[in-house]
Amino acid sequence: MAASGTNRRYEHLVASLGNELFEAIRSAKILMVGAGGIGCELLKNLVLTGFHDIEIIDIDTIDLSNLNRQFLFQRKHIGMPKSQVAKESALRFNPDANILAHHGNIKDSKYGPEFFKKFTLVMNALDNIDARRHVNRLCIATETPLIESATEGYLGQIQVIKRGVMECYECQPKPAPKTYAYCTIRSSPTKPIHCIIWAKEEFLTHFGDQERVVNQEQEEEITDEEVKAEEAKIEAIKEKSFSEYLFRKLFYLEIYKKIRIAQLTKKDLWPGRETPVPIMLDQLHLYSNGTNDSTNSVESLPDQQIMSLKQNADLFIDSVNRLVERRSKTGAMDFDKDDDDALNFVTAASNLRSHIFTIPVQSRFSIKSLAGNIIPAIATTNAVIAGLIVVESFKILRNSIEKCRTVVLQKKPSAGRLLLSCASEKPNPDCYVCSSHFVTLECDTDLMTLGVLVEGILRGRLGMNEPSITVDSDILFESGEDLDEEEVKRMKLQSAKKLSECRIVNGTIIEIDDISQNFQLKISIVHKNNFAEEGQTFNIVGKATPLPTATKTKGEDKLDEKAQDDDEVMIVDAPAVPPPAPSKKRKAQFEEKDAKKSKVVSLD
Ligand SMILES: Nc1ncnc2c1ncn2[C@@H]1O[C@H](COP(=O)(O)OP(=O)(O)OP(=O)(O)O)[C@@H](O)[C@H]1O
Ligand SMILES: [Zn+2]
Repeated sequence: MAASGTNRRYEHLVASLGNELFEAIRSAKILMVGAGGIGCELLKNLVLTGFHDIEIIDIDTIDLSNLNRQFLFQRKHIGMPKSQVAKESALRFNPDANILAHHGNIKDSKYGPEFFKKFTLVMNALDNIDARRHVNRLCIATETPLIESATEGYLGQIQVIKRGVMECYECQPKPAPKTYAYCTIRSSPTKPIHCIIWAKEEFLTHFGDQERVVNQEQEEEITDEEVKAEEAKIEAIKEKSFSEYLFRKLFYLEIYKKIRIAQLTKKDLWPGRETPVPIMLDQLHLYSNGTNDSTNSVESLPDQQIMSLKQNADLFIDSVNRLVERRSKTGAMDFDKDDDDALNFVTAASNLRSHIFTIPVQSRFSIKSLAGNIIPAIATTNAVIAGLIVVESFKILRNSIEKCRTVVLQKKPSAGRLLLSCASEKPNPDCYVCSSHFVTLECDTDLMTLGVLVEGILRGRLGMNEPSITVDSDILFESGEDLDEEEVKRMKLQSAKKLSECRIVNGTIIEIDDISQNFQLKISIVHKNNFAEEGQTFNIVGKATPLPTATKTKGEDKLDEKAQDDDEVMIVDAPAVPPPAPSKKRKAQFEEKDAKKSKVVSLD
């Protein structure tokens, strides 16, 4: 018996859990995905509960902002991989544990089905829907039980997922992503958030992965000699100084062009508002500095100060210089709110744009929270949720998965309880991930390109990672790390073609295969060119994430933002976590079932 003789540290566990469960815990092989807020608490729980064989993976390195709640990390660890430091700190709680740390992205193909098959149980401690969907698919494909979790402020939720037994992460549609009208972002911003989104787009356009940029702006054609002359002047600076060139392009030329378009077409592009004022880099001293001294109190921290126009301009030039150098060394970057250069770029660019459109400028602190989609994190909530994950894992290890419960942590008690629990739902027979593997796509096959199908729909909406597309046994599109240069070029050309040019027309059934997720899906195409809502270009009939709507979602309340429906809608960001609070209907179900039969969080 594992606990006898050699290790007295487990005696109390054997006494409280019983031999059988303790043995199951000792021999289970656990994968923990994410070593952040929930992950740190969970890893500590796992090693203290006697779990022996644990692999952890996290993509990130430790940031100062993690230290208030991710207690396995200290100041001296800043910049080091979370997975490695979490492992070392957890081993101090129990040196007997066998922990393997991976510093990487769970979506990487080396963590595919073969990797997942090794585990008895997977525990998610993630912060984004994209990675959650990916892990869900691999657990469905390999029939590995998964415990999913999320927290947001005081709210939290855990859910157990097992193919064929209970619903998967994608059985119920997720809330629609926040949306903004495309033209508001590109041409007529009215609020700081519009400028921040624009700045993030610009960051990705200049420093991100070009292949993945879907919302590339179509440059407006304008045959105006004055504009052409300005363009030529600015283009000439490009080789000498990219940062100056980019400044003049974004904050002078593009605005100047829009003003000329308005003049030439006699259209009022900014009805009821002031015409934007382009910024001239050489004449910054002529502008009023855009700040009001009373906005900066003496005590406010540097990050909370409102910068002057000159300070924003300097910050922009400096961040671009640094980013250009980094790009030449390390290649394309993703926007990361904890990356100083990236955040400085977005702060400066968004403030400069705000200045142009007479929108109040913001502190770096407030831009960070909006650009990074920051949701409040509370250590206690993470601790409660991490504890519940272990409780549910016991039921799985006792081969009583049917006893597992979905548990919701609420902000205020209802019926005297902060925790509501409910038996897990059965798999949804229409779920395209765990049941039907079939959806219908309505789109205009003469307008939609294969590129939009791949990026916007297969990756963006249907959560795929490396999709390939087959029609009647012909492979139309492939993706993945193993493509050679020639194939990548061919796929790029292929992506620009319209669906109808690729023989995808009304009635075609296309087959999608994603080896990295071991996931297959059939899509039935319905050609349609009259969509009820203007700007809408496709519709997925099935249980995919619903189309963005103009109605307010929870996150949008905070931003006080509504998409205007007279324009093409831009999908900005998926919410960071699934909604921890259940819908009213679901809550009613919880309460009803709870009152009838649940012992909140039972150990059996
Ligand atoms: N695709 C992924 N592969 C591996 N780890 C991931 C992936 N996506 C997210 N993670 C990790 O999941 C963890 C989630 O933790 P948490 O929600 O506390 O977020 P955080 O990034 O640490 O905090 P904050 O967002 O507040 O800065 C993070 O450490 C993050 O790096
Ligand atoms: Zn499902």
